[in-house]
Amino acid sequence: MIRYDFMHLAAHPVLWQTPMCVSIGVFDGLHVGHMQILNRAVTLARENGWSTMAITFNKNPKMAVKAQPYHSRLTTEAQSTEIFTKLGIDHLVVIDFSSDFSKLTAEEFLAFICSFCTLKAMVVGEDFRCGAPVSSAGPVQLQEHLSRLAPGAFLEVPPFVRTANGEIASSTLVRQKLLEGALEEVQSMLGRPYSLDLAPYPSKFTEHGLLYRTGSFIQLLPPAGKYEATMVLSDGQQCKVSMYLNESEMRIVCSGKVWDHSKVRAKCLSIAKRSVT
Ligand SMILES: Cc1cc2nc3c(=O)[nH]c(=O)nc-3n(C[C@H](O)[C@H](O)[C@H](O)COP(=O)(O)O)c2cc1C
Ligand SMILES: Nc1ncnc2c1ncn2[C@@H]1O[C@H](COP(=O)(O)OP(=O)(O)OP(=O)(O)O)[C@@H](O)[C@H]1O
Repeated sequence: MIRYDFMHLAAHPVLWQTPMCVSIGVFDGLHVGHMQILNRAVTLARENGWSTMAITFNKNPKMAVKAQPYHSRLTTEAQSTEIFTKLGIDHLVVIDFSSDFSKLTAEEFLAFICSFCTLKAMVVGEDFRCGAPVSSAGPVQLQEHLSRLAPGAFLEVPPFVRTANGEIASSTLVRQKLLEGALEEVQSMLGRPYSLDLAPYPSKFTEHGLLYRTGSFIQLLPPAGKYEATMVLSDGQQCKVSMYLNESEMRIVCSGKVWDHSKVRAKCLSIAKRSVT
């Protein structure tokens, strides 16, 4: 997968002639709803011999325009890159959602996209919206703009993916469940356990485990408590651990294990569930 900065796309003329199936979104958490959209884009592209492009943002536009309260991210850039690559996305375009960018109308935004590739199809969800508020477009207006800007290109809008309770899976719902400590519900919406990237070295090795400062995490953390988790080391080794979280510290304890300080290089922590204490 090749990664581009939206503002520098003009420097890649090879894309102009590339037939492309495009999907746009924040994709924070990459939950089952996102997977459906992206899998459909990949399938359409493979069936027709096109390439796939996911267009995303360095900051959440809904948070930037204050349509949503600020929250830390669910996925790091490294995690998202790994997942987009595994899904088969060929081109990942990242938009710096600056104040200038936030003034673009939906039509101007789509015209940009059509100018840097040969747009064949677009896949977005039912609640997709883009463009500055006064002129924002959902799927209906998007299709109208497309018929003018890229004649022959079509829009697909797969139906919402819902949870077992019938709720629409969304990054907002994942954040809400995570903040409630409902890690099993989070896992079923993500289709994988919630995973925190760990710095290779903790802030302290103690006889009671590895200590990390909560302030060092860029990802959203669950509430204080004890959790069952799996720690993955950079050499691929996995270890079942207990994770104790309070406001300021996270302690990772692998029972019966004495950590070899010279060898332990942490990679990530997959959190399975909150322990009942
Ligand atoms: C050029 C541009 C593209 C945008 N793309 C997205 C997007 O892909 N996903 C998203 O959640 N918001 C996106 N936004 C932000 C929404 O369009 C924004 O929340 C909008 O104000 C919603 O309009 P509404 O008032 O009709 O809900 C984008 C904004 C702009 C200016
Ligand atoms: N449950 C879902 N089913 C199908 N498509 C979805 C679902 N959730 C999001 N999408 C689509 O995925 C794309 C990316 O959406 P976005 O990242 O804004 O997701 P979101 O989960 O709805 O975020 P938020 O909760 O912050 O509004 C959009 O086209 C959106 O319509």
